[in-house]
Amino acid sequence: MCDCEKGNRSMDMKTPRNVHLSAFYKRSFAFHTVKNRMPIILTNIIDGLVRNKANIAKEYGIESAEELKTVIGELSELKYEIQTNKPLKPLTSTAPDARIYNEYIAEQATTENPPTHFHTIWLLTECYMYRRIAQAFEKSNTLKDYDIFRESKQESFTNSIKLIQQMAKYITELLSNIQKPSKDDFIALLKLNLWGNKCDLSISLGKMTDHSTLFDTAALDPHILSDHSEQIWQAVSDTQPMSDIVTIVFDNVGYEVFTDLCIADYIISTKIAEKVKMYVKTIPWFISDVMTHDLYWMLNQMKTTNDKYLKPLAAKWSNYLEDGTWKVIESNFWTLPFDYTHMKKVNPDLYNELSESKVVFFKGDLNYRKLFGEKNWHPTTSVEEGLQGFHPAKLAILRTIKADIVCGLPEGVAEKTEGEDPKWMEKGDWGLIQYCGKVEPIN
Ligand SMILES: O=P(O)(O)OC[C@@]1(O)O[C@H](CO)[C@@H](O)[C@@H]1O
Ligand SMILES: [Mn+2]
Repeated sequence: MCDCEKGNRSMDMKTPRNVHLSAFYKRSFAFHTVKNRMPIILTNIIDGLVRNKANIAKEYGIESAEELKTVIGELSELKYEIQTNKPLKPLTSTAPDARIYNEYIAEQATTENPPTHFHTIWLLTECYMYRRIAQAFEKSNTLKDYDIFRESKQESFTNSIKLIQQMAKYITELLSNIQKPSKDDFIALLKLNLWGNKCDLSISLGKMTDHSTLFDTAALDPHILSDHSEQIWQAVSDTQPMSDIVTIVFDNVGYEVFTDLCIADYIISTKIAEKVKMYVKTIPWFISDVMTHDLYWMLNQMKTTNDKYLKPLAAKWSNYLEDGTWKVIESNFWTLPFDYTHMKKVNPDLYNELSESKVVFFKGDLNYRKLFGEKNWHPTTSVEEGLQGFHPAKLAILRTIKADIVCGLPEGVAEKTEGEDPKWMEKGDWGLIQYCGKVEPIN
């Protein structure tokens, strides 16, 4: 009987959350994810490959058919290992990040037991699953570059096209004849950007969901549980810039990344900064996370529509990318299983790169879990304390709550929200716009 079933809330804040010990007085979302959600995601992937095998053979050549069978076998094996709580098998990939995963997995072993899917850190087993999925394709010859989530990510864009067209009209009109940035405009964009994070295929297990209401942010304001928008505005509009760069660590494709590019355009057009750096993933990740090819696919879609707002935006944004005003940067750090207290040691260059920014925007729930160490904080723990020394630059954190970890809430807000919505930490219906102004470069 694991703790989460004994009905006690073991508020262990020192160590990252073990799935089976995850500290909520009800079955934790971590436990539900490993027990139910992850196997469903794998089943959906396998079913999709079986359904698409003819198209895949057409696109990748008839010899890919044999390799596809091997991939399906590997994914079925992974699903079996998760469902039967087997130890996390070392990655066999020769890619540099595989060694880092394997060393970290080995570090989790106790004298009696190796880490298993239910008896290890939730963040580790969930990241590991996506890295194993990538490995299954990476090992093949013909399917090495196959993006298992490509169709879902493209559908996420087409499924949100009405919202995207609304946003395109809004940003075009906002930026026409604009001189300087305004607090109200910027905060309105922050809120539009926050709610864009509800568009997340991992939480919906790959299903397309209706997000038509996301544009009406005024109606959603009561669902923002912590709002540091003013402080973020102060930080970005600071005219004594330590730097002329703003960084965005992306999360999901579709409407979310479209709102990211709208904020990035506002930042450039109003001269808040001269450059925007955008970090993307290097492998297919949590179903909807942005990779470089997803960004360029979206720009191409925008160019080929007849929408009078999307077309010119696509031209302007492509120019930003070509002339270096916007820089898309790939780093495999974002697809490692580490929370961000590990960055200084594991990738000091990345930590230093982030510290070159005036402000770094972190988007989404997985980034939130990594920022706050995948730990069971008391919800009123301050953002600064929860970051545990991760202060490469001023941080702006925008996240709809989809996992049971939260910091920086005013007294009583967690209890009140729990009373209103027992699933407030699982569905992305409640949001946070949080800020930390402390800056601590690597000494
Ligand atoms: O980072 P995102 O896209 O906002 O959310 C990632 C997510 O869907 O995956 C995990 C649960 O499987 C949670 O962190 C969250 O629900
Ligand atoms: Mn995501």
